[in-house]
Amino acid sequence: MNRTELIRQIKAKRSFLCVGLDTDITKIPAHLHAYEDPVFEFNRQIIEATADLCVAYKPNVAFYEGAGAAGWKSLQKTWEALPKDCLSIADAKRGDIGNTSKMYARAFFDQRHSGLGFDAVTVAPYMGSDSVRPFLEFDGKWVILLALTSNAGGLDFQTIKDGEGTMLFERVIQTANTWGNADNLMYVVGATRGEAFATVRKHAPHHFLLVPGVGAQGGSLSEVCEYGMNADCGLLVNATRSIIYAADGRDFAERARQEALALQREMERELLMRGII
Ligand SMILES: O=c1ccn([C@@H]2O[C@H](COP(=O)(O)O)[C@@H](O)[C@H]2O)c(=O)[nH]1
Repeated sequence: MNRTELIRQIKAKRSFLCVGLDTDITKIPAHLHAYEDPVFEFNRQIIEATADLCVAYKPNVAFYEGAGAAGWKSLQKTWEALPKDCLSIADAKRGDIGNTSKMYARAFFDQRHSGLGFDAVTVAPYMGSDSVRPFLEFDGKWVILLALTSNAGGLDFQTIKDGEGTMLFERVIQTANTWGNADNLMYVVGATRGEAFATVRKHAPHHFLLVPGVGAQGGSLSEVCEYGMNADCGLLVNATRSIIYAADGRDFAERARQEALALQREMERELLMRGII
């Protein structure tokens, strides 16, 4: 899905919600264990219940890799079940020397080789340009580069200042802007970082930002919008546990829908307030 189409979907659905699919077999409702692939069945019902309310889905690959070959199969079936009007994001946080990154990119982007054809993959910037460029070489795909993450440890390195007073995450954005552009590169900025969005926007006024950290991690959606929204919206705000684990009974999908709906309504208000819709 390209940038124009993503913006069109945001305006049509009045939402910039990304639903995380971090499906932990120990947390899914007991009755789903009767299915051949309980993880996939859980995802299928979550997707069916939320597809009109969100513009992206983000399975975190760790939750599938942990189950070995069966987990990869669940991930593949989940990717196949994602609606075509939603951006599909593999949250894999990859990045290695060039020839290895090329294989990682193939694994998530190239359906002919791997059976997976995600629109976007999260990538770690630590190993630099040759570790990121192989992902950018895939036409029509997105790299979502970690910039300022939502976790407490994100402050261990990412906000260290160099001699000019520039923080590491700013350098990441400045440098990565020379590798890709707003049509193939997004940045991860945690919702827990509030006013840091103003700094991010100084360096990346037009790029989309993937924003995890609302819901279970306590980030503020209104703060993210105040400092981070641009004229095209420019935000994909992810919520995972607060949506998919809203309930653990037979009504889990309906309760997930209610949580997603509450976020979508808040997003609609933000889009209206800023004249984007
Ligand atoms: O800075 C980051 C980068 C990635 N994540 C991932 O997003 C989701 C958040 O899940 P919640 O349940 O909504 O907290 C999860 O997959 C993380 O690995 C992040 O949280 N922060």
